[in-house]
Amino acid sequence: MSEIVRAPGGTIVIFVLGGPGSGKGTQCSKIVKDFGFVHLSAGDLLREEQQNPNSKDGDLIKTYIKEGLIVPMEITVKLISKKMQESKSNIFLIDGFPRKLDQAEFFCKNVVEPHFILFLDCDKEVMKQRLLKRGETSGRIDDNIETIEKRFKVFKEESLPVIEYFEEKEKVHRIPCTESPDEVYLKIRPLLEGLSK
Ligand SMILES: Nc1ncnc2c1ncn2[C@@H]1O[C@H](COP(=O)(O)OP(=O)(O)OP(=O)(O)O)[C@@H](O)[C@H]1O
Ligand SMILES: O=c1ccn([C@@H]2O[C@H](COP(=O)(O)O)[C@@H](O)[C@H]2O)c(=O)[nH]1
Ligand SMILES: [Mg+2]
Repeated sequence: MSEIVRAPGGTIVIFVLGGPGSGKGTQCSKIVKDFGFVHLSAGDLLREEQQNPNSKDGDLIKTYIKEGLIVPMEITVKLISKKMQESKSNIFLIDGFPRKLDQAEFFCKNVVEPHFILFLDCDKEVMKQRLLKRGETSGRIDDNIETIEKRFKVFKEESLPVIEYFEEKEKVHRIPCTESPDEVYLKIRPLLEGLSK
């Protein structure tokens, strides 16, 4: 992957991980407001790429998202890395990536080690209800019950091992997140404040 460039020293990356609908995007918006991180949602970057008529990967991305599958790492890492290189900032929240163990290992080795991981730990039924409600207005092709079930299965089988990998490195902050967005954020905020001390 020739376009992948190691992040300069001093770069701070926090991975925001959790099941589908756990509230990653919601919490990232709050963090951005208070702490000025650049928010890179891997899912948003893939949806943007999918809609780019000049992209050679558009059809593939659409199929993977519709099936709740994980898009090949080459595509996602390139999109994230490009945004990081283009940014004047050096503090990034990476939301919804890495989704698979090989992605985590690759990113740590070739781009940057994350400072820590925020793992939004949410009950499956709660996530399902959130996604179904969001699906009433989101227009997302994966906010329907068939794809939601597939996304849960992929999360359990492929993404939870990523949490375990970082737990072994003692980098995971597990945040229960069934309460309201503001209450969840109260548990996250001190972790970010701790960074600037
Ligand atoms: N703590 C919360 N309590 C109730 N609803 C919430 C909470 N957090 C987020 N939501 C709502 O749940 C839905 C999913 O939230 P959000 O988009 O932040 O999740 P996500 O983890 O980014 O999901 P995805 O993995 O699908 O991108 C949204 O409609 C959001 O408004
Ligand atoms: O690193 C990633 C992130 C996302 N995907 C695909 O996009 C959808 C939606 O992601 P959200 O984080 O829920 O917005 C996800 O189900 C995957 O199909 C990916 O492949 N790799
Ligand atoms: Mg999201």
